[in-house]
Amino acid sequence: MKLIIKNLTKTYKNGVKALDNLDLEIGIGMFGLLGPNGAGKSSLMRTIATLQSPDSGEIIFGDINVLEDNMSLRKVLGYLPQSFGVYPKMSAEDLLDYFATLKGIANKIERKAIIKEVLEITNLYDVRHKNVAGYSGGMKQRFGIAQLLLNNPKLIIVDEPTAGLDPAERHRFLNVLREVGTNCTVIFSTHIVEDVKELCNEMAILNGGKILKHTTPQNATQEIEGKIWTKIIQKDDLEENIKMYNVLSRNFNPDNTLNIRVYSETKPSEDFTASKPQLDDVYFIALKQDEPLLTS
Ligand SMILES: Nc1ncnc2c1ncn2[C@@H]1O[C@H](COP(=O)(O)OP(=O)(O)OP(=O)(O)O)[C@@H](O)[C@H]1O
Repeated sequence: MKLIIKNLTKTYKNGVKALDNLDLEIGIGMFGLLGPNGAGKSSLMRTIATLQSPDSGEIIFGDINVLEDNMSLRKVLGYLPQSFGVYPKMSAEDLLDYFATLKGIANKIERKAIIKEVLEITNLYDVRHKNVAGYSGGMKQRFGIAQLLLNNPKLIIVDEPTAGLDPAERHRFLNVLREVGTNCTVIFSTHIVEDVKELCNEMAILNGGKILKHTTPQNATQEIEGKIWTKIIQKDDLEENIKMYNVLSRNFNPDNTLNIRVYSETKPSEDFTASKPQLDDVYFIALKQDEPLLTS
């Protein structure tokens, strides 16, 4: 099922335009929504999840007109917000049983079967008797996925789920999402470029409430093949290099020099060497190209 978003605009009461005439089409699979803080990712996700209304625009999911028929969308939606709140002192199994009852699964045997299934998918079966309140951050996030899977959703929205997770937990969480995303639409927001690279077959870069780029991680890096250059510079020369070249990013070396990455159609000067494009480069190019628009 396809999610089609047309001309979506959202202005908050304080005058901030969080979504600005946004158009986007998303198919089955893992879709990564990448953008800096304040780009509008949560606003877009909350609007698709029918938790807030836009000023104008249209959202269609399959044959559901989302803004006119919130309830139909909610039946096929699984949503994991940025912060899921405080969990009661209940075991994962009991809490899932409670959520499943709320979601209308009245038959006890049916509930038991689906709870077992979601606990297995999220790798929480062995810890099903433990209190969710005592789970680690990563386990809580996986529990968040377990609860949203209870109604077999066709559209899954997860808002910055890896923020604050340690590398091992993040890896486990991404594996769970990967499994879940094989036969439904999963929209996943993050400001961690690596998450998108590892996980998503499609991606969009969002900033200022607009989609700057809609692509695949592979195409995005291929497009800039041969256009990324690096050079080691002294720290004091950074300003000058920024004036002369299109500097995308810089990294400190242990000897206090800097490695700069530059975007240029041709070799900027003899002391640069060609570098394999990274998804980070794509992200920084998109944001940089958007800068004049934001400041004008
Ligand atoms: N309820 C609200 N009232 C007023 N302004 C809001 C509200 N929610 C978000 N904003 C503003 O709208 C803009 C977009 O915010 P949003 O939370 O959608 O971005 P985001 O990309 O999810 O950022 P983050 O990664 O920081 O969560 C920001 O300028 C934010 O301050």
